[in-house]
Amino acid sequence: MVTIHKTNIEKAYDTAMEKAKKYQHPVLFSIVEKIDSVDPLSFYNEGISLFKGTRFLWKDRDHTITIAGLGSTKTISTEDDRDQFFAVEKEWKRFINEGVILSPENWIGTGPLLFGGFRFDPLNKRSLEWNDFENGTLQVPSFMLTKSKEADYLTLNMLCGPEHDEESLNEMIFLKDEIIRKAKFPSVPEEASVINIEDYKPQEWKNSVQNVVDELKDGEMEKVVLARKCKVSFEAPITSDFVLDNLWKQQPDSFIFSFEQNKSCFIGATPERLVKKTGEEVLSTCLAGSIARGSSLDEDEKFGEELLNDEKNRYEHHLVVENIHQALEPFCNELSMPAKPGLMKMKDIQHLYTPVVGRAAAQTSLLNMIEKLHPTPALGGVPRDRALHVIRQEEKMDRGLYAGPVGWMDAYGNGEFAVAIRSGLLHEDESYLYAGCGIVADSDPESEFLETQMKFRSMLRALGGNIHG
Ligand SMILES: C=C(O[C@H]1C=CC=C(C(=O)O)[C@@H]1O)C(=O)O
Ligand SMILES: [Mg+2]
Repeated sequence: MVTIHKTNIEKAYDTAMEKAKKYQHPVLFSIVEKIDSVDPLSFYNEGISLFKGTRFLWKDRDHTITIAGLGSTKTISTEDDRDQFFAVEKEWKRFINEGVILSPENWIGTGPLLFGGFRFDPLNKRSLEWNDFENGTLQVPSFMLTKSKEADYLTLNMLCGPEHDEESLNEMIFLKDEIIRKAKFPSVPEEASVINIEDYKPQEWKNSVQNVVDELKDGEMEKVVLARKCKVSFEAPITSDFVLDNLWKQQPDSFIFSFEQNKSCFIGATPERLVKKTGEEVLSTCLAGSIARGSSLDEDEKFGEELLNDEKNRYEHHLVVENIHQALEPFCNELSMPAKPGLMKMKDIQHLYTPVVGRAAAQTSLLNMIEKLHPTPALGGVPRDRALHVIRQEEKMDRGLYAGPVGWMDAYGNGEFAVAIRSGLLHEDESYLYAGCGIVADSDPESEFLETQMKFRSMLRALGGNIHG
C-alpha cells in the first residue's frame, strides 16, 4: 500500500498506473477528502437511481461513526465455508497492498473499506430467499461518505489499470461532486403499505422449543438459541430507503445497517456488538437475557430488577460471558469486564448486558477475533457444534445473514462488526423477519414465543406494520 499525503491526484494516479502495469491487472486507486456536512440518509437515497442493489449504510450505537457507500469497486465473497475469514483477510490485504491511497491523514473509516456480512451458518441448507448473498459477501464501495464526530469525509474508490485511462478518473470525480451536490437536498423515501403478516408455523416452533428443553434436561448441552421467521407482504415493492429512514428515527440507540445486493436488502437495528477494534482497543458485548419494558417508569424498573435477579436469564447470560471471555483471551494482552451484568434498555425490550474491553496483541485482526467469537452462545449455544446441529434440525429454515456478523473494516485495521439480529430481508414486495431466543433447561415454550414477538416489534414498526407505540 502506498499512502500519498499530498493533494496531487495526477501524481498518485500515475503511481497507480505504474503499479497496475507491474501487476498486470487493475489496482485500487482511492482518494479521501474532508467535505462539508452531508446527511447520510440523503447520500444513500441519492444513490437509488444509479446504485440500487450495491448500497450500504452503517451507524454505530455509540453515535461515533456513520458510513454510507454507493456502488461496488470490488467484491470479496466466500463460497467455501472452510477458512472463510482467512480467505477474506488474504484477498483484502492483497487488494489494499497493491493499491494507492491518496489521503491527507489515515482517518478511521475512510479510504478503501470493506463492508458486508457473513451467513450465520455456512453449513446449513440455503433457501431461495437468500440467493443474492454468498456465505460471506463484502464489498468496497465506489463512493463513500464517512461521518465522524470530527468531520465528514468523502472517499472515491476506483480501479485503475492498463485499460483504464485518465478520462475515467475525471468522470468519477465529476460524478462524486454531483452526488455530494444533490445529497444536500433532504430525501423523502417512498412509503410502503403492509398487506399481510404471516407467522411461520408458530405451534411447530413451540414444539421445537419443547424438544430442545427435553434434550437440555438430559444435561449434555447447556443452551440452544432457536429462531423463527415471519413474512410481511406489501402492496408494492418496498425500498430500503423507507425502512432505513424509520429505523433511524425509531432506534437511535442501536447499530443500524442496510446492505443491498442485487434485488435484496438485508437491514436491521441491532443492539448487539460482536467486536470493535480501534487501533489496539477492543470492545465486545455480551447480550442475552430479556424482559419487556414497563408501561410506567416504576413498572419498567421493577421489570429490570426482576431480570437482574432471574436465575434462568442470568444463566442464559452467564454462558455468553464465559464464552466471549474465552474467545478473546488469546488475542488480548488485557481483558476486563464487570463482575455482574447491567441492563440495556431498547424501545421494546430490555436485556442483561456485560461490556468487554481489551487491548489487542500485535498482529491481531478483526477477522481473527470474529472467527473465534461467531456464533456466540447469544445466537448459537453451548457446546457450539452440538447446538448448531440441533438448530439445523429443529428450526428447519435458513437464517441467511440473520444472527451473523455484519460490519466494516478499513485499510488500517480499524472496524466494527455487530451481530445482525432484529433484522430482516427485503425482496421486492416481500420481507422476511427473524427473531430467536436462548433456550435453557428451564425455558417455557410459551414465554419464549412471547419473547420472539417482542423482538419482532422493532422491524415490524419500521416496515410500517401496525404496532402501537
Ligand atoms: C436471538 C436474538 O436475541 C439474542 C440477543 C439478546 C437476547 C437474547 C435472549 O434473551 O434470548 C438472545 O440471545 C434475537 O433478537 O433474535
Ligand atoms: Mg432469552
